Amino acid sequence: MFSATCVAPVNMALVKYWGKRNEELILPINDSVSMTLDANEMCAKTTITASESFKQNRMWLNGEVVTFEENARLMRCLAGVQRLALANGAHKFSLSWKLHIASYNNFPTAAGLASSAAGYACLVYTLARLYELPLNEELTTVARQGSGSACRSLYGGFVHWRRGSSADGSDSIAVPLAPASHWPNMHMLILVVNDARKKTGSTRGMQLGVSTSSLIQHRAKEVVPRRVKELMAAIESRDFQAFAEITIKESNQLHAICLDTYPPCVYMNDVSHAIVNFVHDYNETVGSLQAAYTFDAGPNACIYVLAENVPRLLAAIQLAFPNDAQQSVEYLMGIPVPPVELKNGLRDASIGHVNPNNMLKYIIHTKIGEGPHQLSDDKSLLIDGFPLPK
Ligand SMILES: Nc1ncnc2c1ncn2[C@@H]1O[C@H](COP(=O)(O)OP(=O)(O)OP(=O)(O)O)[C@@H](O)[C@H]1O
Ligand SMILES: C[C@@](O)(CCOP(=O)(O)OP(=O)(O)O)CC(=O)O
Repeated sequence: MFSATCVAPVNMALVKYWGKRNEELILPINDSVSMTLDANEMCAKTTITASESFKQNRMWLNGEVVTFEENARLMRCLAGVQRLALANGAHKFSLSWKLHIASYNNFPTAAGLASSAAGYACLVYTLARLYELPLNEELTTVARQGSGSACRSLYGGFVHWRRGSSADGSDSIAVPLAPASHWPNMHMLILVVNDARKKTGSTRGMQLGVSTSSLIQHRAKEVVPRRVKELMAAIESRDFQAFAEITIKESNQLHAICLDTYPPCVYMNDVSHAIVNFVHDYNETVGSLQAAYTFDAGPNACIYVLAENVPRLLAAIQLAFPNDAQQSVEYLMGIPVPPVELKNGLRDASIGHVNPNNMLKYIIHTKIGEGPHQLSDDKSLLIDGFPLPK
């Protein structure tokens, strides 16, 4: 019996991936750039055990059985890593041995918090550890086939997914741009929005976008290449003003494309728009861009902010979005924030408008982080190949 246990982080796109040129291989129509988030606050954790005695591949996600063999994306990732293992020849056991896989996300799955990125990155990375393969470009092409954004979660810091041009996808790879240590005070506040509506998933939303939006090709050809260059320069010189402007414009263009889709995909809701207004007001009053929002395929806001500006921004958010649960540990999660004294209330907090109570569900404070890593065997999620009792 052989086993490996790893954790992998979530990543949040700055220049967004939206649209595929090949659905099966998950090849994008444009490059994207992301920041990897600290796995201490949000991560996927996966254990994979291989045994000669296992009859079939089996998987448990958050304790529930997953029909592994029927999930084309999971099977593609497994086949992709096994193909690399066969070529590498270093594995200690036969590739015909079946696998038992258990995975947990320490944050809500399928809630628009990029669980698929962390989940597939963790699956592919753990398989690579099990078959003793290195983390390299080829491995990112496998993670990409689980979920496009997953290829960027194989590295820490800032990551560039190059769209590539070959038909087989071999040059559609993720590459690290700068490690987390390059800009260690880059933090994030995730404002999780109360929302009961069913969303159109990213996969379906971008399919509809490619087939019906007339703006999407202009974005892919003209806008994204320029923004990727500008963002890379902003990251290199740690220029938060340029970084924030590109990030905000990118998020807004993604959602403009979504509205240009027919029928339109509406991901942001009234609360999301209230957050947008708040951030612009806040930045205007403090006199520079201190907060940069970005929204993926859902209503939750991710706000990039430098560590030194977190306490004041958070105090302003608490005033602008009052919440009955404000003082509870379940409301404000993640890295602790020192309280700030605001003598003149709203004026000191740089906000003008107070929203109705309880528009936010909870807030996660996190920061830039490292890529996946392996844990020791005592952290395994499987005992003798079966999930630990809950
Ligand atoms: N830890 C994991 N291991 C393997 N697969 C996972 C894991 N976590 C999530 N997934 C897969 O990702 C799917 C959820 O992806 P989905 O895109 O719906 O949600 P999300 O990634 O949380 O949201 P979004 O993509 O909008 O940010 C799950 O149904 C499952 O198939
Ligand atoms: C809005 C996004 O988060 C879209 C992510 O899409 P997915 O990677 O979830 O899509 P599939 O490749 O179909 O699995 C932007 C981004 O992460 O770049």
